Amino acid sequence: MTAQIIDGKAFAATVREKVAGHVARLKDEHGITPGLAVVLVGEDPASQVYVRSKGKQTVEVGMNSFEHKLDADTSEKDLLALIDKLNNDPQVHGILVQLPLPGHLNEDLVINAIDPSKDVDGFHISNVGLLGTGQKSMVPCTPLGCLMMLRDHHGSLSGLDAVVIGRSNIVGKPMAQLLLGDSCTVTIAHSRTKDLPDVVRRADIVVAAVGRAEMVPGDWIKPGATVIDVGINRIDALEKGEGKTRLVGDVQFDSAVKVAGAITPVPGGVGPMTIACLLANTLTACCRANGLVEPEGLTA
Ligand SMILES: NC(=O)C1=CN([C@@H]2O[C@H](COP(=O)(O)OP(=O)(O)OC[C@H]3O[C@@H](n4cnc5c(N)ncnc54)[C@H](OP(=O)(O)O)[C@@H]3O)[C@@H](O)[C@H]2O)C=CC1
Ligand SMILES: Nc1nc(=O)c2c([nH]1)NC[C@@H]1CN(c3ccc(C(=O)N[C@@H](CCC(=O)O)C(=O)O)cc3)C=[N+]21
Ligand SMILES: [Mg+2]
Repeated sequence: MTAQIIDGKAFAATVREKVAGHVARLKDEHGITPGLAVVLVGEDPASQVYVRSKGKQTVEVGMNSFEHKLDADTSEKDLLALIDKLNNDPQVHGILVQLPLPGHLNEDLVINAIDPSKDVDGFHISNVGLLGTGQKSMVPCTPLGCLMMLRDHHGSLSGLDAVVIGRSNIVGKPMAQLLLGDSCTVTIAHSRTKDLPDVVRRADIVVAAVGRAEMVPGDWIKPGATVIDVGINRIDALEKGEGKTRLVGDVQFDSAVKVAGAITPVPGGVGPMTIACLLANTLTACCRANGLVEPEGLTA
């Protein structure tokens, strides 16, 4: 038996098509074009790749894309001034500040300076609090993308045992909140968890968000379980010759695919869904800002 491959790339394309349809209608009926501002501080090459593909896909769904590239040594004051300007710009409905920030910048301070209604990452403390109390909020893109794939695969998640490996504010914790919201029994594992293999073996749903290449082997997976691999790890591809790298997840795909019921690949799984959900959140923020009914099926 081999697992069903959950095609995040194809799923993301259908999400973007839906978003594009709503964007066209907003323009047509209301003369409104949703706009997304992405702020990148410094020259991190991986971040530049993400920012470029975000900008490209933003334009493809018919939205305005505003890119702000700041020097690595930008002061906190200047960054906060830019955020203030974007907060007050009616053309901007979503603001994303690419993380991590250079060490001299206080990430919490910067994130919490974003107008929560424009916080399309869902990282502002007020959005975190709204999500945690089950109120309408901006939902973090990566966990939202994972939830969409899980709902699509399972229908109902009610009563399933879910294990989230990783407790970061941007993936693990909000993922656990969303699974709890869908009535899973949720365990959050982390670097201090005892007997991690046994904890993972209990799970009907495993979400791996650790950042360690191929850390989860197939023999940790309960037969038939659904595996969502969030990890993006660039490793040397020895078999492909010197100097080349390839992307792998936090799950050892080749062994896990033989045991799992369904699994997301890396690349082509969670990553494309993250960007699609960012566009969906920008659309949602734009509808809310203009007092319009927000589209269904694009948020949690
Ligand atoms: N596909 C996508 O769209 C996205 C992918 N990512 C990727 O997801 C991964 C996780 O990202 P992020 O949440 O930001 O990472 P962080 O580094 O912020 O968090 C990693 C978590 O994994 C835990 N951990 C570390 N080592 C172990 C271990 N040996 N056993 C169990 N738990 C462990 C840490 O535990 P502790 O808290 O105890 O230190 C921590 O909670 C990365 O590969 C990142 O690149 C991230 C965002 C989006
Ligand atoms: N404020 C903020 N919000 C984020 O959402 C955020 C961030 N900062 N910092 C960095 C992480 C990482 N992240 C990814 C998005 C898309 C892919 C993606 O599309 N990946 C492709 C492959 C890309 C490649 O080939 O490099 C895939 O998995 O198929 C990956 C990772 C968002 N992040
Ligand atoms: Mg920092």
